[in-house]
This record gives sequence, structure tokens and C-alpha cells, in this order.
Amino acid sequence: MTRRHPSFNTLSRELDTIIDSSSDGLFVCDAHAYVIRMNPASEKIHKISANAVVGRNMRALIDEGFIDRSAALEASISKERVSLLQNKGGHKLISIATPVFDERAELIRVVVSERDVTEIDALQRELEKQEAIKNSLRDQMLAMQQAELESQQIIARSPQMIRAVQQAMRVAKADSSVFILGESGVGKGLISQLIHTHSARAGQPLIKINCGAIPESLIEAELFGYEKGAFTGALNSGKPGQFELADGGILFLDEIAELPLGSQVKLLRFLEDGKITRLGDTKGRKLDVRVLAATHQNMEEMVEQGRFRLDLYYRLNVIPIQIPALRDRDECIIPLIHHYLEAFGKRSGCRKRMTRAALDALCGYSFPGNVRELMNICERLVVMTETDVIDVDDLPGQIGPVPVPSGSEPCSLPIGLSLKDALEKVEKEILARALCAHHSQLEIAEALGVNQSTIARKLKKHQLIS
Ligand SMILES: Nc1ncnc2c1ncn2[C@@H]1O[C@H](COP(=O)(O)OP(=O)(O)OP(=O)(O)O)[C@@H](O)[C@H]1O
Repeated sequence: MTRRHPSFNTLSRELDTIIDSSSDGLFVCDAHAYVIRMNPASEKIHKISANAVVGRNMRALIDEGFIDRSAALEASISKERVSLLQNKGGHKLISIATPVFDERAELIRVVVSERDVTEIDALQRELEKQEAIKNSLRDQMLAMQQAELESQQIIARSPQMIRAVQQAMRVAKADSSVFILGESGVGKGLISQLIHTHSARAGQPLIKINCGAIPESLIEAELFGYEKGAFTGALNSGKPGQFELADGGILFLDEIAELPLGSQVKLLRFLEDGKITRLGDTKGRKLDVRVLAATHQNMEEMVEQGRFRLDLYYRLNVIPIQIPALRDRDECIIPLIHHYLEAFGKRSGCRKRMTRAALDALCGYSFPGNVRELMNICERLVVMTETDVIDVDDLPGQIGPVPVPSGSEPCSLPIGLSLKDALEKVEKEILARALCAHHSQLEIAEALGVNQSTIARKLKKHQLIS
């Protein structure tokens, strides 16, 4: 079946219907901006009848104050599409004038479409207002959170650290176990406190146990308690373990990777059924304890080596929070320095400030001991610097204006030094670094592979402690 082309009359009727039924205002002008027709929507927008406008020139309508500007007039002059946004009787009107050309590229008509955008504009403004209110509320909330964090002495400025803190605040409300991961001194203990403060158990104890600091033979009794006669030297009365002491509250197991395999089994059992059994006892005790665990070890490696149970690792790792190393959060370094200079300054009654060069040198340092090392450096600087201004020369040897690549020589030795003096100097430097990176002589001794009394003696000899 062939389709017949519509006649001119049919086309014209169709066009009339389209123009008249359009909800946008439409009007047509000739090449000299005389109005030829105006649709009902346009009559409504301008509150005027088409009869009063058709045949009139746009210039005259402007002169009579009917409109301020005419898109049709401007398009008839420029012979280009013109868009105008104007106010008309308290309404916002968008007019788009499109020139129409004949086959000889002569302008023959200008078609103008108009739309009253007052409502859209009002909606847009309302939306912007709501957005501004939302932003200001969010800023207020962030400022409050920041103030709260600072009151808890937690400085978080880098995106990764802010994320870790936000995660901690979020999981605080849930009652699940949390696994806090990160190098030594990054603030895992601090995050455990934050979780405690924001949890429903805030009014109950937060008990911290460093699993690495308790001898293997004692840890099970320490954690789970014992009954009388459980072992030689056991108290006659028996003794509750830390789990029982933390009942209703939170138990923070730091250095969890150091937990012996026997205690790992007991911990797993507790995480599964909420029961512990004292050493020498036969019946279990039901307890209500939330467990937080932390480690600086690579747990996957520990599991692979058979030193940590896979099932316990999975059970603990349900909610992991990774705390980034300080060298990976540049934005935190200067705020932390200011925070600790201020805190130690207040404590010792001598306010100190730091030169830009010293701050730059510290920012370029890798802080193997993380925030703890930064804190110790600040404390030493506040106490030891004689002037009020701390400069590069006052910084410990390992930090200097030119960063020393890690793994290279610990300190530069003057030529001509005797072997004995050179060794002394290197030993002092190594001890000074270790002092910054660790928080006890025991830790330094472990890190350097000597016993604690040697460390104590050498620190004294080099006058690194009084
Ligand atoms: N974001 C921080 N803002 C302010 N002080 C911090 C921050 N992070 C850590 N500190 C401080 O650094 C010190 C070390 O932190 P913390 O003991 O929590 O580290 P850790 O990761 O638990 O170390 P370790 O694994 O050796 O136990 C603490 O004195 C703590 O107050």
C-alpha cells in the first residue's frame, strides 16, 4: 500500500494545531520583526490578545513598554538564534528566537518560543537554599566531630586517617569485634579508646592487655583466670581473669599476634559462644565482653606460618580498621607537631615554636616509629631546646634538612675518627633513634636484640637518659 503525501491544507491544519496546542508560548514574526501570529499560550504569558499584537512591530512594542527587549527583533537583526531571560510582571520568561531562511538564504521569519520559568526558578532557588542549609549543617557537624576528636587528642587530617576515625565511630555503635591493624605507634590504642567512648559500653570498663608483654606461661591464666590449685603458685582463692574483669565492657587485646595457640583456641570459643573457662575449672562462665584486637604484624603471613589460627583470624577480621603509617598521611604531620609542642609546652611551662625549615625537615622524615616517635621528638625538643624557637639544628640527628635514605649509613662520621670513637658515635645514634621509635627500654632491647640492662646502661653512658 503506497502512502500519499498530505496536501498543503492538511499540513497547514496540522501545524496550526501544533502551534495552538503548545503549552509553550509561540509567536512568529516576519523578517522585519512584525508579528504575524501568536498562540494562546503566548497570549496567556503576556496577558494580551493576539489581535492587539499581530501586525505590530517589535520596536513599537518595546517603545510602548510592553516588553524590555525582543528576542525576535534581535534575531531579525543578527540573523542568529537569540536566547533571552527577562522579567515580565514578576515572572521570569525565557525567550528563544530562531531565524528561518528561504532557499536563497534570505531571512523570511523569526519563530519565538517562550516559557515562564518562574516556578522552575523558584524551585531551583529553593533547592539551592536547601543545599546551602545541608552544607552548613554538615560543616557544623564536621566541626563538632573535629572538636570532639581534638578533645580526645586525636588528630586526623589526611583522608585515610579521617576515614579510619569515621569507621571507628561507626563500628563503635555496633557490638561486634573489631580488628585494628597498623604499624607500631600509629594510634591503634587511641582508636580503641575512641570506640569505647562512642559505644554503648562507655560507662563500663575498657581493659587493655598487651598480649606480647605477658610471658606465654602466664597469659592463659591472666586472660581467663584460674581456680585454686590450678598450678603451682596459684592463689588459694583462685583468680578472675581479665575477661571476667571486663564483663559488661570492652577487652582490648593489643599485639594479638603474640597470643599463644592454646589461648587462641579459648579466645575463639569465647567469640563463638560468649563463654570462658578458668584454668583448672570444668564449667564455663557466660560473659558479656566486646573484644577489640590490634596488631602490627602481617596476619596472613602469621596464618601461613601456622602461628595464628585461620578460623580465629577470620572471626576477628570481620570488621578490620586499617590505621595508615604516619609517612602515608603527610597532612597529619604538622597538626600533630603543633598539638604536641602545645601539649608539652603547657606541661613544662615553656611554649616553643618551630621554624619553617625545621617543620619541613620533619615533614620529609619517614617516622618509622609513627606518631609515638613524633610525640617523643616533640617532648625532647620542648625540654631540651634552649631557645623559644626550635630550628633544624635542634632536631635529632636522624632528621636533617637533606633526608637520609632509609637503610643507608645511620650518621655521617668525620674523617680521621678512631674506630672506637666511630663505633661509639654510631651506637649513640642507633640508641637515639630507637628511643624515639619505641616506648620502653624493653621494646628497644627486643628491637636491637640485646637485653634490657644493656640498653639501660648504654642509654646512661651516652647521656640519652638522666
Ligand atoms: N592521631 C593521633 N593524634 C594524637 N596523638 C596520637 C594519634 N595517634 C597516636 N597518637 C599518640 O601516639 C602514641 C602512640 O599511640 P598508640 O599507643 O595508640 O599506638 P599503637 O598503634 O597502639 O602502638 P603499639 O602498636 O606500639 O601499641 C600515643 O601516645 C597516642 O596518644
